[in-house]
Amino acid sequence: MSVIKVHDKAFQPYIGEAELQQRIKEMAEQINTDLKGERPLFIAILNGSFMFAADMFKYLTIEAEISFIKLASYKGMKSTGNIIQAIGLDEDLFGRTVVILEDIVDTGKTLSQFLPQLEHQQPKKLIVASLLTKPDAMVHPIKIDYLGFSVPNKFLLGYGLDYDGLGRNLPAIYQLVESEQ
Ligand SMILES: O=P(O)(O)OC[C@H]1O[C@H](OP(=O)(O)OP(=O)(O)O)[C@H](O)[C@@H]1O
Ligand code: HPA
Repeated sequence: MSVIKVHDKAFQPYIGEAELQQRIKEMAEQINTDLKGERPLFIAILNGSFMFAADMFKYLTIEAEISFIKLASYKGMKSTGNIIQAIGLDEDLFGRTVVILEDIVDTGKTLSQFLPQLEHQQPKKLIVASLLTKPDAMVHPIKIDYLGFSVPNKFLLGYGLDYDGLGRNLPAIYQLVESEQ
């Protein structure tokens, strides 16, 4: 792998395809052990998680369901911040074991707003599986039950993660090359 250019920025190889697949397989094996017999419902948050969700799901050997949702953000009538709304979540979560699949938990803002909405439906368990997290960027602490990689606070690209719409199709993860000024 070598440095690539996307739009105006350069990205260098960071996590290779084989290492990614190996780690996702290990995560799935742990989930196979922990959630056997629970018929969990996996909820993948689009767009970024589509590759991680597909690969993770292929490594699962337990009975499991999967659903894909998109989070839309809109301005509340009175509130100052944005409110997140899930589009495409048709399943009833009451009493279910639910596993959220994220490609990355960065500041934690997305899940800090979304998880309480899911808790409201009273699932039996609400579990978070994320391929990546940036501890130094975390503003809203999120408990990640299954984590692939803890990474530095640098912009990443590939394997579902985009830079201005591009780069999601890369099978490995790249890191922004910060230009010296
Ligand atoms: O922890 P946070 O700082 O909230 O960041 C994490 C979120 O950011 C990315 O989604 P994004 O909003 O970029 O949308 P996308 O998946 O469609 O690219 C990622 O897929 C997470 O959902
Ligand atoms: O590092 C990142 N890269 C791409 N998309 C993202 N969304 C949150 N963090 C990132």
